[in-house]
Amino acid sequence: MTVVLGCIADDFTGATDLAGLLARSGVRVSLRLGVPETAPGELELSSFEVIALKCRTAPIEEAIAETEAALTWLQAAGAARFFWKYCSTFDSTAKGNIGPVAEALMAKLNSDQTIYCPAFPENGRSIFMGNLFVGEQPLHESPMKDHPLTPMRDSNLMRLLEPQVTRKVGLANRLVVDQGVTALQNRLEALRREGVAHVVVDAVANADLTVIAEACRNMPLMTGGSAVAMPLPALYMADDVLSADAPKPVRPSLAPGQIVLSGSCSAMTRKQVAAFAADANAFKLDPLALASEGVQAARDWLAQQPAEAPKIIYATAEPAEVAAAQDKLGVEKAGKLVEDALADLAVQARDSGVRRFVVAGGETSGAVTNALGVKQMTIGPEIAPGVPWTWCDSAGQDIALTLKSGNFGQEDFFARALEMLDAQ
Ligand SMILES: Nc1ncnc2c1ncn2[C@@H]1O[C@H](COP(=O)(O)OP(=O)(O)O)[C@@H](O)[C@H]1O
Ligand SMILES: O=C(O)[C@@H](O)C(=O)COP(=O)(O)O
Repeated sequence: MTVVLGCIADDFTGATDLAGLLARSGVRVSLRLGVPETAPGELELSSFEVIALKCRTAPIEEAIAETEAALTWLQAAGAARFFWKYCSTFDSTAKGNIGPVAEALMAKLNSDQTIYCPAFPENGRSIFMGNLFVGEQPLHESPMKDHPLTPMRDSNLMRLLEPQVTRKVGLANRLVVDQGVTALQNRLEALRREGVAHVVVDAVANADLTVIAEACRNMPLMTGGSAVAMPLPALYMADDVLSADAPKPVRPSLAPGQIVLSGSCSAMTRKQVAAFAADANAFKLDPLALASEGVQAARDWLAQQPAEAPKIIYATAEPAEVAAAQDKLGVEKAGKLVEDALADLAVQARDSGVRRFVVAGGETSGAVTNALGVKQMTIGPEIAPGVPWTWCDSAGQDIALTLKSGNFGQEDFFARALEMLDAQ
């Protein structure tokens, strides 16, 4: 199997989002969690290989080292084009990691230009004149301004990127994209001649993404949210470098045990938790109680629950509550206490017969999935744009796992996801 595109995602929800959108076209997509220890030659490869990392908020050097290792593995697998996937809300700290990782990958690939396009119109993310919008709000006015780890306080992607990179940043705006593939390629070439290595590209609709993907499909490195990668399979098929070859994923038979675990405090998750908790058995984790008393109370609660009962364990809280916990514990410690607790409880749930897992939050998903020992995911049906069910192995058990990113999904997402499994 020729690997047509090697993809690296900076978190696990982002990786399932990307793999799900690529799989829409019927091509074979492999999603691997972490850089595989096995050499690619010993594995069955897919046309689209996605490696999920948990490096969105890692120290820069760590993020670079991990993504470079992923690149090396993908190159050994035969990939010659690469995609760096980050969040559709450009989640990053003041220093990185979007720009530094892109620059490091470009250096390895001898590439002098890449594009930045986090737009995801189906989920309300659009870019106009370099400014990112979430629905009708500029990013910095959206609920992303209160994110526990990466509060986004500016909407201008060039301004966000500039301090993260050493080379020049520029813009290919919507007026250029609207003129089509050749106009965009000419604009990129003109910027290249001016020494612009990092080009933010506007997109407000899927049609813009098709133009951008067509213009950039043979760049050594493209970067963006998942949606700009979505047209690539069809374009590579038209180029005759790929055929639609994916076997339809077979859902393993699953016992009815279920659980929802949420460490996301995003606005949409808060609504989803409230909607599900109204009719399910619910346990709320408090980072301050976790710091002083540990996770035993939650373990005891979970041990009382029948595996098949609808249930949710969540740390999801309003911004003021999150800020209060962070003031007392520090941002990192508060986050880690919650992630570690949910990871621990996921393992307890699996060991007591739960096989259907709905997890909300990118960092949370990384912690839970690692604790469950999942190494590879098969992409199943999409529950909401960018959120597929996946089938995986956890300690020898077939499980269904969906990783919902903070602001994705409908208000009834949790119930809808679980009902969908029974309808399969
Ligand atoms: N009540 C809380 N107080 C402080 N931090 C929290 C709380 N609940 C969750 N967190 C942390 O907030 C972070 C949320 O990030 P993430 O899981 O990526 O969600 P999202 O997908 O919404 O960005 C995690 O590190 C989580 O542990
Ligand atoms: O691009 C997106 O918005 C998602 O794929 C994603 O990366 C979301 O991250 P979290 O909100 O941290 O789950």
